[in-house]
Amino acid sequence: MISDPEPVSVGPSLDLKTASVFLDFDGTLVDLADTPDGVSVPDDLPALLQDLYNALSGRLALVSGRKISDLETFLPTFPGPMAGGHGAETRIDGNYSAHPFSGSEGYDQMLASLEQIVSDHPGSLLEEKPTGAVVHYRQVPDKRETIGKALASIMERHKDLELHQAKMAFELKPSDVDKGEATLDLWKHLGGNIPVFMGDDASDEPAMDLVQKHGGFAIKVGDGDTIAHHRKPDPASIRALLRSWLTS
Ligand SMILES: O=P(O)(O)OC[C@H]1O[C@H](O[C@H]2O[C@H](CO)[C@@H](O)[C@H](O)[C@H]2O)[C@H](O)[C@@H](O)[C@@H]1O
Repeated sequence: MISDPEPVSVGPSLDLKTASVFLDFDGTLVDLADTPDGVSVPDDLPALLQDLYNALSGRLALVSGRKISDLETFLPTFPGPMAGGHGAETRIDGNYSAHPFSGSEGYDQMLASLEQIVSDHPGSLLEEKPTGAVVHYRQVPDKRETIGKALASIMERHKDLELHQAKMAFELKPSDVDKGEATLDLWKHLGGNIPVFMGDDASDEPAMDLVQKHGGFAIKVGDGDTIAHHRKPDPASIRALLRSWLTS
C-alpha cells in the first residue's frame, strides 16, 4: 500500500481509442451525502457520461457498491454496463444477473439480524440490497463501536458473508465478490487495452490493483491509504478530468 501519493494536478492523460474506463459512484462521481437517498447528481453528469461512453466506443462501466436499481435511479440514461453490490449484481446489454445469495434463506436471516441491530441503535439506518445490506451510522457516529460489535457477533451465523467497513457504515456482502473480479468481468466484456479505475473507498482497492497490474492506471479520490498511483481530491475534480479527456 502507498500512503498519500503526490496529488495529481492535471491528467493523467487518456487514449480514448484504447482505454476502458470503470467508475465508482458515491464519493467518485457524486459527493457523499448524509443519507444514501440524499445524493445529488450534478445536472451535467448524465451528458458527460454519455459523451465519454461515445468517445470510448462504449468502453465505459459503473462499478459500485450500490444496488443496480439505485444506479438506474440516479443515472437513468447511463448507457453502459453496471456492476452493483460490489459485483454481486450486473446489468450487461440489458441483461440482469444477481448472486445466488439474493432471495435465499440466508438473506432473510441476515436481514432479520440487521433489523434487530438497527432497532437496538436508534438513528442508525438499514439499507437493503438484493445481495447484501448496509448499516449506516453517519447520524449516530458515537454508536459505531457498539454497532460494529453487534455485527461482528452475528457474523458466526453468516459464514458466506463478509463484513466491510465502509464510509460511516458497515456493509455485508457475499464474501466471494469484490470490485476486482467485477471489473475484470466487465473488462473482458468491453475489451480495450488500457483499463482505468477511479474510486474513493477501501472496497475499490482490488479493482485499482487489477488495472495497475494490467497496464492501466487507478485514481484514488480523496484522503486515505491506497494502492493507486494517482489521486484527485474530490468528485468535482474527477468530473473535470473526464471533461478534459473529451477535449484533449
Ligand atoms: O461503491 P460506491 O458507489 O462508492 O458505493 C459505496 C456505498 O455508497 C453509499 O454509501 C456511502 O454514500 C452515502 C451517500 O453519500 C453516505 O450517506 C454513506 O455514509 C456512505 O457510506 C451507499 O449507500 C452504499 O450502498 C454503497 O455501498
